[in-house]
Amino acid sequence: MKPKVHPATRVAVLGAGSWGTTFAKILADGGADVVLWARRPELAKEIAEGRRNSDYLPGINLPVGLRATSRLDLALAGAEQVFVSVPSQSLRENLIAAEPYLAPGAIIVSLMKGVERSTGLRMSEVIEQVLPIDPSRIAAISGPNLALEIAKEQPTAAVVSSSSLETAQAVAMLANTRYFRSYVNTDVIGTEFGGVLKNLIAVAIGIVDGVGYGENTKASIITRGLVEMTDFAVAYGAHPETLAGLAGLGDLIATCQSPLSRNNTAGRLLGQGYSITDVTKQMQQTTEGLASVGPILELARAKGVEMPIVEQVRQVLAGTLNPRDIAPHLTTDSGEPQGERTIDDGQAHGSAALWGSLKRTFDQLRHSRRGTGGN
Ligand SMILES: NC(=O)C1=CN([C@@H]2O[C@H](COP(=O)(O)OP(=O)(O)OC[C@H]3O[C@@H](n4cnc5c(N)ncnc54)[C@H](O)[C@@H]3O)[C@@H](O)[C@H]2O)C=CC1
Ligand SMILES: O=C(CO)COP(=O)(O)O
Repeated sequence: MKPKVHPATRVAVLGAGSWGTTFAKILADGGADVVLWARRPELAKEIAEGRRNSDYLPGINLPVGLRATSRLDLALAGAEQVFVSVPSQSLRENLIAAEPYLAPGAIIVSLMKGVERSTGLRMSEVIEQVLPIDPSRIAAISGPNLALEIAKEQPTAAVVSSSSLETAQAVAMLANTRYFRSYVNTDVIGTEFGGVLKNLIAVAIGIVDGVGYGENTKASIITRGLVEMTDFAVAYGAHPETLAGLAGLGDLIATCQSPLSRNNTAGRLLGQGYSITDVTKQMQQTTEGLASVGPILELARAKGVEMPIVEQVRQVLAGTLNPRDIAPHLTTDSGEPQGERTIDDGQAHGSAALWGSLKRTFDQLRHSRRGTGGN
């Protein structure tokens, strides 16, 4: 008797930039039947016929089974899971265009790391607002995931997060291949904010690099940055463990130390003295951090969270702070030298929460048998 062959799960990836194309490759290599939607017909043709996306992923051969189209209706027809990877500011308009073609019961997965500038909403919140689907069918993926490294099949991991563990697991089953491992959690707030906030710290690190300061400055900004990220995310209901995991600390390390990061690159140019107008012109690809600074500071103010690093990034972007004077880890939000908050012993809420969460993460790792849960 012939062995029973399960048909591959049909999925769609919307957005054929560096991350959308890389994620389509992950899913195809993991065995899914993937259709990648590119806005431009010539790009869809290059991917479908040449198995290349030479502008975004130079030198990468895409899997033979990966299909591509510039027609949303064809990409979405029968797709059980839809992975969205367009610039955050265009998510709303793309969802409106996609809605008529979504299969009933489809799971929608955000691959994006931004907030909507006009509303301050996270990507899963925009999805929930625009589409008539149950929130339990929405997921978000985040982690140390520099696209080009993954396209070269260098191994890494990510977190799939959904308010429904079942949904997160269904997505993680597909987003799994020999070079990409998906963990699951149910902390959507922490997972999404981790991705948004590390971009801002990476801009600060880029500025410091551009100015020519060294490793001590960067290490202290990264460390205080993680506290700032944790303070902010916890104030919005995140679990501190998430910020100590792949979607927080993991992504912070990857983005702050890699020249592949667009946020880091934009910061470096600012540190070298280019204006934000010049930087925006030079950046060929999506640089989410530049759009997130304003809304994140507004959200921080609403909860009374101090974000001295993000505040100084804003000032450099606005041209009101000389990049050489960046020393956000030495000041408070208002620019005053720190008083008791210079004590690095857990006085700050973030430090205490972070320490507790790091300890829990280590405990979890020690006790985890198969390591598929957690963050
Ligand atoms: N590149 C990376 O390493 C990673 C990126 N991400 C996130 O993925 C999201 C997408 O970023 P990338 O793929 O890196 O950007 P990208 O700049 O490489 O590609 C963006 C794609 O969206 C298209 N696009 C631009 N405006 C559009 C619109 N109005 N409607 C539809 N498509 C439009 C562009 O033509 C391009 O194909 C961002 O939120 C980013 O933070 C997340 C993890 C890793
Ligand atoms: O999110 C990323 C890596 O995890 C990509 O970072 P950039 O958007 O800065 O390139």
